[in-house]
Amino acid sequence: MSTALRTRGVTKHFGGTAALQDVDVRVPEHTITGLLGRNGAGKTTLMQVLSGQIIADSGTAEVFGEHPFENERVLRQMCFIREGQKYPDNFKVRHALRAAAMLFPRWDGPYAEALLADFQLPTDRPIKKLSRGMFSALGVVIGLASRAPLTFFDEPYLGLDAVSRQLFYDRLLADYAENPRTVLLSTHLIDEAADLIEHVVAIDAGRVVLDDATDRLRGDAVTFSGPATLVDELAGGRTVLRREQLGGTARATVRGEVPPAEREAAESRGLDFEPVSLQQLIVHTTAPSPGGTASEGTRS
Ligand SMILES: Nc1ncnc2c1ncn2[C@@H]1O[C@H](COP(=O)(O)OP(=O)(O)OP(=O)(O)O)[C@@H](O)[C@H]1O
Repeated sequence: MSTALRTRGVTKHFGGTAALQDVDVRVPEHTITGLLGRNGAGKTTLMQVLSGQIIADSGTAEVFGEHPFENERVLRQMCFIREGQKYPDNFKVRHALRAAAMLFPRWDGPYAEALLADFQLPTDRPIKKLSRGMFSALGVVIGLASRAPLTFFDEPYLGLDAVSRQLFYDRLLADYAENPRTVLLSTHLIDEAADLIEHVVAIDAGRVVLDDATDRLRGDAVTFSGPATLVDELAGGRTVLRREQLGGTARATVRGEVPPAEREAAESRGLDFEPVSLQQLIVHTTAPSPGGTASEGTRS
């Protein structure tokens, strides 16, 4: 699979804050990639570097093999959707769509109209009078109808209710199946978006902590619970991402697989196994350790 986005050793400081530190990521072309991480992790900064909006202090960023900064050829292939997009004061919804139609070479007008109806957006309403959810929906409509070969959605749906968010996921998935392109989506709603995300980049405190296919990640950890002594016996020698205990019962999430024979033996002795959700995996990987910094794992 070819590479749409690539960074090597990207570091970016804002004053004394290291927003990105030595970031190497590779986003495959024609995937929906989730950019995940806690507040302030560096997601927006990474998207800004990749989309040529800001320049890294050091390291390189490539989009379709070229440097994005002031590169018209690359910029024409991109659409960047974020919360709080600024529009001219007198703009109505239809003006924003008209501007988008001029900006994006692959703009699909009829599809944009259909999306406006889906999200119940009134075309004649001044943008500054839209509700927060409607404002988010406008961004989502533009991002989808742009059909840009590379679309950044930076927390695009903060104002959307659950029904509208589901509509966004459904429309994105359906349209992406018909018009494959590269989508980088930053979100905190990991489990909601988990079915969309084929590739995960997770950052924590400016550093990449995961960069892998979702399927591989899902198979890369397992949770089991039962009598604490048995849990600790099975967890022994493995990287423990999380361990909780209530009375004599414990639950542990460990990296890697438990081979089938070992699992069967553990089950027959009273341990229960459950799959690890993407959200759990990200939380376990990026939650602060007792020492206060993010941990790849602790050993019990
Ligand atoms: N223009 C700026 N000036 C100063 N500090 C900044 C600036 N932009 C980002 N930062 C800092 O860089 C760090 C990373 O911010 P960034 O916005 O990239 O995080 P994020 O992962 O997108 O966060 P969130 O999920 O809360 O939106 C934060 O500590 C933030 O305060």
